Amino acid sequence: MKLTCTPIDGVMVAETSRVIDHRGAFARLFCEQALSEVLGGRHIVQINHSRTSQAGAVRGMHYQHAPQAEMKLVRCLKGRVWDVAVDLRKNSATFLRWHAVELSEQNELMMVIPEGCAHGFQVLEAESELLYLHTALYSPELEGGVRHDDPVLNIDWPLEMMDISTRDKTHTLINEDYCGVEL
Ligand SMILES: Cc1cn([C@H]2C[C@H](O)[C@@H](COP(=O)(O)OP(=O)(O)O[C@H]3O[C@@H](C)C(=O)[C@@H](O)[C@H]3O)O2)c(=O)[nH]c1=O
Repeated sequence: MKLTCTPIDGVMVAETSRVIDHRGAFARLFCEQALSEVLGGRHIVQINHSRTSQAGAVRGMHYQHAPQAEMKLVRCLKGRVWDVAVDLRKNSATFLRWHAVELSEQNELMMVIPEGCAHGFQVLEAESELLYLHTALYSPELEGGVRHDDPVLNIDWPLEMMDISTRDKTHTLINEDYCGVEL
Protein backbone atom coordinates (compact mmCIF):
# COMPACT_ATOMS: atom_id res chain seq x y z
CA MET A 1 0.00 0.00 0.00
CA LYS A 2 1.42 3.36 -1.03
CA LEU A 3 0.55 6.16 1.37
CA THR A 4 0.33 9.81 0.37
CA CYS A 5 0.03 12.72 2.79
CA THR A 6 -2.45 15.53 2.20
CA PRO A 7 -2.27 19.15 3.39
CA ILE A 8 -4.18 18.08 6.54
CA ASP A 9 -1.99 16.35 9.09
CA GLY A 10 -3.09 12.72 9.51
CA VAL A 11 -5.46 12.72 6.53
CA MET A 12 -3.85 10.33 4.10
CA VAL A 13 -4.62 8.48 0.91
CA ALA A 14 -3.64 4.84 0.55
CA GLU A 15 -3.24 3.36 -2.92
CA THR A 16 -4.06 -0.27 -3.25
CA SER A 17 -4.32 -2.48 -6.28
CA ARG A 18 -5.95 -5.69 -7.32
CA VAL A 19 -4.46 -8.66 -9.10
CA ILE A 20 -6.42 -9.56 -12.19
CA ASP A 21 -6.38 -12.95 -13.90
CA HIS A 22 -8.63 -15.02 -16.12
CA ARG A 23 -10.95 -15.80 -13.18
CA GLY A 24 -11.49 -12.22 -12.12
CA ALA A 25 -9.62 -10.26 -9.45
CA PHE A 26 -8.12 -10.48 -5.99
CA ALA A 27 -7.55 -7.50 -3.70
CA ARG A 28 -6.29 -6.96 -0.17
CA LEU A 29 -8.56 -4.40 1.47
CA PHE A 30 -6.73 -4.05 4.77
CA CYS A 31 -3.35 -5.00 6.14
CA GLU A 32 -2.46 -4.11 9.71
CA GLN A 33 1.24 -4.47 8.96
CA ALA A 34 1.26 -2.29 5.84
CA LEU A 35 -0.76 0.35 7.66
CA SER A 36 1.10 0.14 10.97
CA GLU A 37 2.53 3.64 10.53
CA VAL A 38 -0.96 5.05 10.01
CA LEU A 39 -2.61 2.99 12.72
CA GLY A 40 0.03 3.75 15.34
CA GLY A 41 -1.22 1.02 17.71
CA ARG A 42 -4.92 1.51 16.97
CA HIS A 43 -6.98 -1.54 15.97
CA ILE A 44 -9.87 -1.92 13.58
CA VAL A 45 -12.86 -2.83 15.74
CA GLN A 46 -15.80 -2.33 13.39
CA ILE A 47 -16.39 -2.58 9.65
CA ASN A 48 -19.41 -0.85 8.11
CA HIS A 49 -20.85 -0.72 4.63
CA SER A 50 -23.24 1.78 3.06
CA ARG A 51 -25.04 1.99 -0.25
CA THR A 52 -26.42 5.28 -1.51
CA SER A 53 -29.03 5.25 -4.23
CA GLN A 54 -28.99 8.71 -5.77
CA ALA A 55 -26.16 10.55 -7.49
CA GLY A 56 -25.83 13.91 -5.74
CA ALA A 57 -26.76 12.52 -2.31
CA VAL A 58 -24.58 13.82 0.52
CA ARG A 59 -23.90 12.07 3.83
CA GLY A 60 -21.97 13.79 6.64
CA MET A 61 -20.08 15.54 8.02
CA HIS A 62 -19.63 13.11 10.93
CA TYR A 63 -17.15 12.34 13.70
CA GLN A 64 -17.21 10.86 17.20
CA HIS A 65 -16.22 12.67 20.38
CA ALA A 66 -13.73 11.28 22.91
CA PRO A 67 -13.57 8.78 24.52
CA GLN A 68 -14.83 7.11 21.32
CA ALA A 69 -13.02 9.41 18.89
CA GLU A 70 -12.06 7.26 15.92
CA MET A 71 -9.87 6.94 12.90
CA LYS A 72 -11.79 5.83 9.80
CA LEU A 73 -10.46 4.23 6.66
CA VAL A 74 -12.90 4.65 3.81
CA ARG A 75 -12.98 3.07 0.38
CA CYS A 76 -15.51 2.91 -2.46
CA LEU A 77 -16.44 -0.64 -3.45
CA LYS A 78 -18.91 0.32 -6.18
CA GLY A 79 -19.44 3.52 -8.13
CA ARG A 80 -17.73 6.84 -7.35
CA VAL A 81 -17.82 9.31 -4.49
CA TRP A 82 -16.34 12.71 -3.64
CA ASP A 83 -14.91 12.04 -0.21
CA VAL A 84 -14.22 14.94 2.16
CA ALA A 85 -12.35 15.29 5.46
CA VAL A 86 -12.65 18.47 7.56
CA ASP A 87 -10.14 19.32 10.25
CA LEU A 88 -11.96 20.18 13.49
CA ARG A 89 -8.96 19.80 15.84
CA LYS A 90 -8.79 22.98 17.83
CA ASN A 91 -5.02 23.42 17.83
CA SER A 92 -4.38 22.20 14.30
CA ALA A 93 -2.57 24.37 11.76
CA THR A 94 -5.31 23.45 9.26
CA PHE A 95 -8.26 24.01 11.63
CA LEU A 96 -11.51 24.20 9.57
CA ARG A 97 -9.80 23.33 6.29
CA TRP A 98 -11.10 20.47 4.17
CA HIS A 99 -9.54 18.07 1.74
CA ALA A 100 -11.38 15.99 -0.87
CA VAL A 101 -10.43 12.97 -2.92
CA GLU A 102 -12.49 11.06 -5.47
CA LEU A 103 -12.76 7.44 -4.39
CA SER A 104 -13.98 4.89 -6.88
CA GLU A 105 -14.21 1.23 -7.60
CA GLN A 106 -11.65 1.83 -10.37
CA ASN A 107 -9.01 3.90 -8.54
CA GLU A 108 -9.14 1.71 -5.39
CA LEU A 109 -8.00 4.58 -3.18
CA MET A 110 -8.63 4.56 0.54
CA MET A 111 -8.97 7.76 2.55
CA VAL A 112 -7.61 7.81 6.11
CA ILE A 113 -9.50 10.18 8.42
CA PRO A 114 -8.03 10.65 11.88
CA GLU A 115 -9.72 11.50 15.17
CA GLY A 116 -10.95 15.09 15.30
CA CYS A 117 -11.68 15.28 11.57
CA ALA A 118 -15.24 15.08 10.27
CA HIS A 119 -16.02 12.93 7.27
CA GLY A 120 -18.64 13.19 4.55
CA PHE A 121 -19.13 12.38 0.91
CA GLN A 122 -21.21 13.04 -2.17
CA VAL A 123 -22.22 10.21 -4.43
CA LEU A 124 -21.16 10.79 -8.03
CA GLU A 125 -22.75 7.63 -9.41
CA ALA A 126 -26.06 6.09 -8.38
CA GLU A 127 -25.87 3.03 -6.12
CA SER A 128 -22.36 3.76 -4.87
CA GLU A 129 -21.11 1.66 -1.98
CA LEU A 130 -18.62 2.54 0.74
CA LEU A 131 -16.70 0.33 3.11
CA TYR A 132 -15.55 1.82 6.43
CA LEU A 133 -12.97 0.47 8.82
CA HIS A 134 -13.27 2.02 12.29
CA THR A 135 -10.92 2.13 15.26
CA ALA A 136 -13.73 2.78 17.77
CA LEU A 137 -17.18 1.32 18.30
CA TYR A 138 -20.25 3.16 17.02
CA SER A 139 -21.46 5.35 19.88
CA PRO A 140 -24.56 7.33 18.86
CA GLU A 141 -24.45 9.40 22.07
CA LEU A 142 -20.94 10.60 21.16
CA GLU A 143 -21.65 11.43 17.51
CA GLY A 144 -20.86 14.92 16.36
CA GLY A 145 -21.50 16.67 13.10
CA VAL A 146 -20.93 19.80 11.11
CA ARG A 147 -22.91 20.94 8.11
CA HIS A 148 -21.85 19.89 4.60
CA ASP A 149 -23.03 23.33 3.43
CA ASP A 150 -21.58 25.38 6.26
CA PRO A 151 -20.46 28.71 4.75
CA VAL A 152 -17.44 28.78 7.08
CA LEU A 153 -16.19 25.50 5.61
CA ASN A 154 -17.18 26.36 2.03
CA ILE A 155 -16.75 22.79 0.78
CA ASP A 156 -16.92 22.34 -3.00
CA TRP A 157 -19.43 19.66 -3.96
CA PRO A 158 -19.28 18.57 -7.60
CA LEU A 159 -23.04 17.94 -8.04
CA GLU A 160 -26.19 19.59 -6.84
CA MET A 161 -26.65 18.46 -3.23
CA MET A 162 -29.64 16.21 -2.64
CA ASP A 163 -31.14 13.45 -0.50
CA ILE A 164 -29.66 14.68 2.78
CA SER A 165 -30.86 13.13 6.05
CA THR A 166 -32.84 15.23 8.52
CA ARG A 167 -30.01 14.91 11.02
CA ASP A 168 -27.42 16.09 8.53
CA LYS A 169 -29.53 19.12 7.57
CA THR A 170 -29.69 20.21 11.19
CA HIS A 171 -26.11 20.04 12.47
CA THR A 172 -25.23 23.33 14.15
CA LEU A 173 -23.53 25.89 11.96
CA ILE A 174 -20.04 27.00 12.94
CA ASN A 175 -19.97 30.48 14.49
CA GLU A 176 -17.24 32.74 15.87
CA ASP A 177 -17.41 30.98 19.28
CA TYR A 178 -16.69 27.58 17.76
CA CYS A 179 -13.44 26.25 19.17
CA GLY A 180 -13.30 22.79 17.62
CA VAL A 181 -13.14 19.25 18.86
CA GLU A 182 -11.14 18.27 21.95
CA LEU A 183 -9.43 14.91 21.79
C1 LIG B 1 -22.96 5.05 11.55
C2 LIG B 1 -23.86 3.93 12.06
C3 LIG B 1 -25.21 3.99 11.91
N1 LIG B 1 -26.02 2.99 12.38
C4 LIG B 1 -27.48 3.09 12.16
C5 LIG B 1 -28.12 4.35 12.67
C6 LIG B 1 -29.22 4.61 11.66
O1 LIG B 1 -30.37 3.87 12.00
C7 LIG B 1 -28.67 4.05 10.36
C8 LIG B 1 -28.10 5.12 9.45
O2 LIG B 1 -27.20 5.89 10.21
P1 LIG B 1 -26.66 7.30 9.68
O3 LIG B 1 -27.79 8.11 9.18
O4 LIG B 1 -25.81 7.89 10.76
O5 LIG B 1 -25.77 6.82 8.44
P2 LIG B 1 -24.72 7.69 7.64
O6 LIG B 1 -25.21 9.07 7.50
O7 LIG B 1 -24.37 6.96 6.42
O8 LIG B 1 -23.49 7.69 8.67
C9 LIG B 1 -22.20 7.57 8.17
O9 LIG B 1 -21.86 8.79 7.51
C10 LIG B 1 -20.53 8.87 7.01
C11 LIG B 1 -20.34 10.25 6.45
C12 LIG B 1 -19.51 8.44 8.00
O10 LIG B 1 -18.42 8.98 8.10
C13 LIG B 1 -19.85 7.21 8.78
O11 LIG B 1 -18.93 6.98 9.83
C14 LIG B 1 -21.24 7.28 9.32
O12 LIG B 1 -21.33 8.30 10.29
O13 LIG B 1 -27.69 3.09 10.74
C15 LIG B 1 -25.50 1.90 13.02
O14 LIG B 1 -26.23 0.98 13.46
N2 LIG B 1 -24.15 1.79 13.17
C16 LIG B 1 -23.31 2.78 12.71
O15 LIG B 1 -22.06 2.66 12.86
